[in-house]
Amino acid sequence: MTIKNICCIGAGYVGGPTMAVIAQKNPHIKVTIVDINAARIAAWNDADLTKLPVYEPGLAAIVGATRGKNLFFSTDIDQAIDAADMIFISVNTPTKTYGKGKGQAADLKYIELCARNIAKVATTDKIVVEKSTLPVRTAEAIKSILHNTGNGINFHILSNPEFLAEGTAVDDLLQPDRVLIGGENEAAINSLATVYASWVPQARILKTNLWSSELSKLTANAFLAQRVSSINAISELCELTGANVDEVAKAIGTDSRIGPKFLKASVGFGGSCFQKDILNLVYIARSYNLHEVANYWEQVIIMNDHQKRRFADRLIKTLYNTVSGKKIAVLGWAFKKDTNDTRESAAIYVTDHLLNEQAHIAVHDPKVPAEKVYTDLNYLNTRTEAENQNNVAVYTNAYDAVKDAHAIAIMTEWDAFKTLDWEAVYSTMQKPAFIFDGRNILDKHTMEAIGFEYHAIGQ
Ligand SMILES: NC(=O)c1ccc[n+]([C@@H]2O[C@H](COP(=O)([O-])OP(=O)(O)OC[C@H]3O[C@@H](n4cnc5c(N)ncnc54)[C@H](O)[C@@H]3O)[C@@H](O)[C@H]2O)c1
Ligand SMILES: O=c1ccn([C@@H]2O[C@H](COP(=O)(O)OP(=O)(O)O[C@H]3O[C@H](CO)[C@@H](O)[C@H](O)[C@H]3O)[C@@H](O)[C@H]2O)c(=O)[nH]1
Repeated sequence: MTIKNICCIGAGYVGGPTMAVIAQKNPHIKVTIVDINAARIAAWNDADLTKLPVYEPGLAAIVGATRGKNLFFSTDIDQAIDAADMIFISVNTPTKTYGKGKGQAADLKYIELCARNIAKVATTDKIVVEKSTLPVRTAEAIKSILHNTGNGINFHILSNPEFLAEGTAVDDLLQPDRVLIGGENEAAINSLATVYASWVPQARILKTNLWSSELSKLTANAFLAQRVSSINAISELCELTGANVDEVAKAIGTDSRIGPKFLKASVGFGGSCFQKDILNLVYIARSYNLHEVANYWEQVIIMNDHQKRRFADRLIKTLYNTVSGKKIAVLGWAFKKDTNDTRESAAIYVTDHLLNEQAHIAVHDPKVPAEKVYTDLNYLNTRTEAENQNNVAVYTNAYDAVKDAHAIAIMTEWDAFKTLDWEAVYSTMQKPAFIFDGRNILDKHTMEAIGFEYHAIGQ
């Protein structure tokens, strides 16, 4: 089937960038992204491209070039579903916060609502594509809902997980290592492959069965997160032995079997995906009674929680065992650089820990607004909203955040932090002036020459 009209349900960090690139590379296809969140759709339609709800380098230019031509953002979900030959489901699949599997299993209610909505309004045959990250065998449930409509419409279900990383989403989409398509119907698989073939070489379009595709997504994230937890585990040993984790990472990464990527020790991984997807993998393994498998992967999360906590503990210990009443500047709130996304950011948990010890926190992030910082802290429910408001200040300027601070905690590796005037920063801080570099972005010798007491991860 030649695809002329695509609908994507879910205008988030995946739906927005992915569909913008598909539209740019397929000018003959009309792409409509729909969402129940009217404010988000309005932001995608904002004439001012700096106000798009997702910040990604290069994204505004692509949206600017395609929006209103063959890329549309709408809240009219039913109309877009019915008009489409191919429907991507790109809604959120968070960890369940209630009932069976609470705290581990993926919450599939949004996925099921989409499937029921498609079943209800479709009047022509559709290819339905799982773009969201889903537990293995979810396609079975979607199939069951769609095939029991009794209205004679044919649905083909494909799994097409997304591997983009935030902050590099546009580059990842333009030059993917691979596009993965899982399915049962060859014609449907080929229709989706043709959409990608507009810019992705055929050799990079992998075709598998549905279940391999679904499971590959969870597995890829588990392997990536495992590398970060592995190097972070070694960072703790480095701190006690005189080894330097960045040197160790370089030394092992030059082994072509290990490879150099994803070996950057840090304050701990964040983001909306790693923790949620590993918890989901753990839950699935347990549900098949594979307890050793579940325990193995769970350790990746345990190690990450430990890394965040020990970063905060090390800061407190170094500041003479108390941060009560002290100003701590938190530089960076996003879970990594070049994104405005803060989901599961290590900064949230480190700040929460320091607030428990009665620190006064001053936050600066180049892309995260003050409201988001407070929302993230309030969501934890550790203390009242008034207490968070009173003990956390958010600054749009890094120099205001660090003024009179006892210590700086670098939480995000924003390039702008590397080029701050560190001599000027030093001159305005309390002495001794401490830096806890949770990203190892600064040079120890330069910082010490200025006068800082500098602590990095794994050094
Ligand atoms: N964020 C990433 O980098 C990334 C990368 C790869 C895969 N994923 C996966 O992609 C999926 C989406 O992630 P995201 O980060 O884009 O989430 P998101 O929360 O940014 O966006 C999801 C959107 O879906 C909308 N939505 C929910 N239910 C809906 C419904 N019934 N009808 C219409 N709209 C609905 C929400 O309002 C929201 O705007 C998740 O499964 C995630 O695991 C995310
Ligand atoms: O060597 C490293 C690499 C990453 N991180 C941290 O790990 C987290 C995740 O980073 P990254 O994977 O780059 O960003 P995500 O946007 O979370 O992307 C991951 O999760 C997505 C959602 O499933 C997948 O699509 C991507 O392939 C996968 O990389 C961030 O806090 C990073 O700072 C490190 O601490 N050290």
